[in-house]
Amino acid sequence: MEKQVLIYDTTLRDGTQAEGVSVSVEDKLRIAEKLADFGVHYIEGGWPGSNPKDMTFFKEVKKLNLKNTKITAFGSTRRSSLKVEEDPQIQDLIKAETPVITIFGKSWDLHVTQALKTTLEKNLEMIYDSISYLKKYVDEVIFDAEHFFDGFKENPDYAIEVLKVAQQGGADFLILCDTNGGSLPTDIEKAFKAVKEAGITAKLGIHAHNDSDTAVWNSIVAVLHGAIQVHGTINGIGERCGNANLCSIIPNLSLKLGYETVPRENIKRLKEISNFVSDILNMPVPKNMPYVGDSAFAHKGGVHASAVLRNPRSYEHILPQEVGNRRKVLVSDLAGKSNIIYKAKEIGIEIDEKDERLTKLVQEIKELENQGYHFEAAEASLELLIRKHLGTLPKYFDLDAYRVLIARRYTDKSPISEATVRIKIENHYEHTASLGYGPVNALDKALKKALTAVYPSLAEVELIDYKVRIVNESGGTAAKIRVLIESRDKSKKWGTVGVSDNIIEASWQAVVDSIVYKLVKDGIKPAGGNKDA
Ligand SMILES: CC(=O)SCCNC(=O)CCNC(=O)[C@H](O)C(C)(C)COP(=O)(O)OP(=O)(O)OC[C@H]1O[C@@H](n2cnc3c(N)ncnc32)[C@H](O)[C@@H]1OP(=O)(O)O
Ligand SMILES: CC(=O)C(=O)O
Repeated sequence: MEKQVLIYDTTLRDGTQAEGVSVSVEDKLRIAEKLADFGVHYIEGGWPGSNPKDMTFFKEVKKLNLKNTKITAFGSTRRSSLKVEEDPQIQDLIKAETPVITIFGKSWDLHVTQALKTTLEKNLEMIYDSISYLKKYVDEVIFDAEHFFDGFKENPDYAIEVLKVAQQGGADFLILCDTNGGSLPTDIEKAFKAVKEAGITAKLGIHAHNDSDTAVWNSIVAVLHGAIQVHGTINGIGERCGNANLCSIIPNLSLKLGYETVPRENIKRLKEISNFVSDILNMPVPKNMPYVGDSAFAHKGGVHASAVLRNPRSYEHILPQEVGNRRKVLVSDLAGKSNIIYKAKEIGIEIDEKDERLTKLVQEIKELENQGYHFEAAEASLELLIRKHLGTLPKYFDLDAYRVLIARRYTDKSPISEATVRIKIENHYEHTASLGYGPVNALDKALKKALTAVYPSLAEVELIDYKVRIVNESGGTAAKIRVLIESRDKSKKWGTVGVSDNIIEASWQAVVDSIVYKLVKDGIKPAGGNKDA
């Protein structure tokens, strides 16, 4: 049977200590429900004495069905000047009515004397009193030995004494914390060995911060040396550089080291969980985040794409679907034929590697990228280009002319943009005009106005993002301008690109690609028959 490691999620407590994170009670409840469904063993919900929001959370979370997941309330040992039963913070922990309470206590002598301004002896009493008192009210008390590894380096006897006292007090778990995140895997190994040699028999765990970029590996080393509870956060968010990232720890332990963490069948939901938390907390997941980042299985170099097509193991440490991610083959000026074959296959077109059109297409892509196009971020434009080369792009309309007027009278609050568009559909011309918030909006509206009578589904297209970049800055005013547009309809988002010396022309190209892509993706037939572009 696989050895079990208990996953203790502190996204809702230490995670919210990350700069830029602000959560409502509702956000916390939604995340708690998701994490429980994912199968973490503990969710640290917050610090009840800290603010009214956390108290409300503990009241509301009781109404949720969190299956086998235990909610824990977090706080500190009693204040040095107060008896444990008189300490309001300790009483708030009890009022949270959770089955588990986690308290942190100082295990670094420097902290005892300088942060708490008390004596080493008194700190031991605070730890013992708090744990033994709280044990009467809850099923489990978890003791976080704050700064354990720093304390162990400077005064190992005292750090170990803290653990002994916590054990005597009745703590169910002793969690060794790398609070400042400065420890390396070798420090973790040394400390865990010493703790065991000192006769500590309580169950151990690890709580690591990522200031040395080693929190994940520190946590795993701890497990290899006897920790059975691992604290961390989704996407590694947390105070300063963050906490140990559960999105790496869980697959490393389960998929690589044979431990049981969350239920095995849920590991394929890892990316979903990562995205969910990221969306709610408004903290984007870095693209290159291992396992769950959008680029974690993205192959850009032609050599990589070619090998991955033959055998994914050649450039992938696991199959992306094992963690709910997906393989991406990017097309850029570093692409070879294999990148295009893969891309074409994704859109349902089989193309032989000896097909001459393929060589021409690769050349054209490299030439266009050299002019400033960037297809990685504009997969819809790339699809249209591939289809055009392979003769599978229908011709929906001909562009005849467009004009944009931007005017501002002295009395106007902001400039007025007006676009006129003339296009040919079948055998007649449509000539439309539209006002817009800006020139691109006006062009987009005028084009849609001209087309929706014939292609009604275009009314569903929304332009949601617009990015402009100068691509050869040394060219001064003659520089090329790249416009990237993101559009969406009810079911999908897509990106298109345009490049020109002129910002309006670059925008126009991206807008037209967006409209044509919508028709292609929906399988719309061109008005008047299926003509190729
Ligand atoms: C390593 C960690 O991440 S620990 C968790 C850190 N998280 C937080 O601090 C977020 C929530 N915190 C809060 O809302 C507030 O800091 C509160 C409500 C807990 C305390 O607020 P205040 O009473 O205003 O104190 P303040 O925050 O200024 O200082 C911290 C106090 O906690 C005391 N303290 C710190 N650690 C401990 C401990 N392990 N045991 C007992 N007391 C402690 C300090 O001595 C200090 O008290 P003092 O000023 O009487 O000496
Ligand atoms: C307890 C905790 O959050 C820490 O030591 O980092």
